[in-house]
Amino acid sequence: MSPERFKRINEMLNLRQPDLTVVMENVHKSHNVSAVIRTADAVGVHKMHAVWESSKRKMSAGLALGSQNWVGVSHYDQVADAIKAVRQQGMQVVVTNLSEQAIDFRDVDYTQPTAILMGQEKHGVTEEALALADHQVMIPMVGMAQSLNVSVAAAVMLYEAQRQRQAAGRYGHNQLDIAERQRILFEGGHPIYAKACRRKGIDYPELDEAGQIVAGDDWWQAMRTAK
Ligand SMILES: C[S@@+](CC[C@H](N)C(=O)[O-])C[C@H]1O[C@@H](n2cnc3c(N)ncnc32)[C@H](O)[C@@H]1O
Repeated sequence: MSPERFKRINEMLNLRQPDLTVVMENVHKSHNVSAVIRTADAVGVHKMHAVWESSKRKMSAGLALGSQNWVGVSHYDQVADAIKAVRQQGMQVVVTNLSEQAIDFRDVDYTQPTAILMGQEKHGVTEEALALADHQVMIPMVGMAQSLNVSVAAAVMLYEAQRQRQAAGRYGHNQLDIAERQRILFEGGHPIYAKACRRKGIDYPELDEAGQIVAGDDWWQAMRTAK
């Protein structure tokens, strides 16, 4: 890893929003899953959740264009388990659903710890998810189509969250703990490279509070020649 790449990854990690996430409930078309991950990465989501119907645990790397290396995805069989996991992190659950009970998606405060739940391409979200949610929101539609593509709806939701969080100064400081930064820096982007380093006995260097490497020229030299 070059110092330039390290700097770039560090800058990305400084903007991560560990208290903003997406739950995909049975979203099963791999190009949609990949597109949601790509947008999530773009707004700084650090980890996501996917509930899968039966055994269809397929994620295509294709459209995500590498974003899947940076956004972790936890997998569940039941939506209740995914919601329990985000609740344990103190998040409100905002379900996207086209219904008369839903409020305008812009009327929710996304600066709060938030999980945005997206439903399946054909059937939408389940009654169970609706019952467990804090808010039911919809993106207004005034054309002839009844709904947006799920990845497009996810992008609209995530960029509203991003807009609110930016205005509230939530992108200005590191929100990840040091151990997590260290893991991502050396394993997330380059799992193969990290393996090579381990094989050659090169340890992860310490990071200071600002996420900067505490290591001398020897360490950088060893890293450069580790491949
Ligand atoms: C193609 S839609 C599902 C349509 C399904 N027939 C229904 O009535 O829910 C797939 C998912 O995208 C999201 N979605 C699409 N358009 C939306 C909108 N206008 N407002 C809120 N969510 C939307 C929801 O998460 C939905 O479950």
